[in-house]
Amino acid sequence: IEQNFPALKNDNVLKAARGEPVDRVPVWVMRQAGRYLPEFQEVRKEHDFFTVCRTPELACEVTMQPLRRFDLDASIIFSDILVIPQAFGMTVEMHPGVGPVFPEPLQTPADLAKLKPEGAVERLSYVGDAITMMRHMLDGKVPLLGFTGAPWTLMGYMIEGGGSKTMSKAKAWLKNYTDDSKKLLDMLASSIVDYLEMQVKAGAQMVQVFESSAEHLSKEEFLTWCAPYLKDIASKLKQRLSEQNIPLVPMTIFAKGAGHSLAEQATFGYDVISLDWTVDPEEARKQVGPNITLQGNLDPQDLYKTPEEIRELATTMVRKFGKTRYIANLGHGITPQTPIVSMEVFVDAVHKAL
Ligand SMILES: Cc1c2[nH]c(c1CCC(=O)O)Cc1[nH]c(c(CCC(=O)O)c1C)Cc1[nH]c(c(CCC(=O)O)c1C)Cc1[nH]c(c(C)c1CCC(=O)O)C2
Repeated sequence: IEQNFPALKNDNVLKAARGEPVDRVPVWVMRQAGRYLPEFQEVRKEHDFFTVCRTPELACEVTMQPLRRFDLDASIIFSDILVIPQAFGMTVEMHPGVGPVFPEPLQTPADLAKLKPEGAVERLSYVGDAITMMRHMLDGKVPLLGFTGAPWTLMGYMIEGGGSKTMSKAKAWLKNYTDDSKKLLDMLASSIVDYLEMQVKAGAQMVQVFESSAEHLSKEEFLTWCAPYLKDIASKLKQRLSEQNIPLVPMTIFAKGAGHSLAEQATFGYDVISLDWTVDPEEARKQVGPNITLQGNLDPQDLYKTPEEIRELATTMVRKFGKTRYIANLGHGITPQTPIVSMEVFVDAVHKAL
């Protein structure tokens, strides 16, 4: 799998993830390729969301868009977490203004038999193709991140049939169909390991696992329904790569709303813990200790404030986290109406804070 990729010029994100000194505090933004960019909207006018994901040229073009505008320290391949349920045979549509819709969500455990995890990673080869193409297109400018959804978050979408304010149906599965819930979470975890392995072989230099729906669970539920699978994913991916003599890549866990379990997350086997904005930087550092990199965590809504306020908030945030083992980011994805100038100010303030 020697791909002869161009040499990396800015490796500050990887250095920060490994705990090595950086030239400057690195910064990237979740959903940095997205609807707040007019050039992204242009592509979306012509092409359906999942067509963009499945067409390497289009996925690479939108991955590149934020890097042309902003002095970012990482790129993240354009795709979505819901490509795994799709690869299992579920239909997923992206409805503008609504979000993802599954016309036929999982209703009872009998529906698990319809899922096709075998061959799923082969059906996701287009993501690998986009990653490999992107590594060449980047010409070593910044590292390329891969990503996946985590088991509980994917289970939630597959059962709710889209976004949910309460996760009432998915939570009812946890309560009423406990063994089948475990079966589904295991099935997802296993495919996630295959999928991340494929992304690393294709050229992903770091990977992030999105457990965005952790916010719906209590601490006890998080430790029961997320923790074992998140641990499994980290240990199995590392084992899988080691066995094949493939260099390990840093792994990031973003468990949104799980600030109640930072000390526990630090034992999951990830190099980086990504924080939402409800967590205080200094408190987070105390909880995770010195050997984990922290990522985050400006409130995406802060990007609707004035440039002066954004600069002040970003500077204070970076100074609280410090220059060691830190990657600046938002506490969740950037939202569609964010002014371009807010991103410019945010990135510049991070780089100038220390
Ligand atoms: C939960 C989740 C999803 N997708 C993702 C998550 C986890 C992160 C998070 O919590 O925000 C992850 C994701 N989705 C997308 C990326 C691309 C890479 C990046 O730039 O960060 C990533 C990393 C593109 C996208 N994924 C989506 C868009 C916008 C849709 C469009 O272009 O029409 C983009 C750019 C759609 C999407 N996809 C999903 C939802 C809930 C939505 C609708 C909400 C929304 O519209 O923001 C599922």
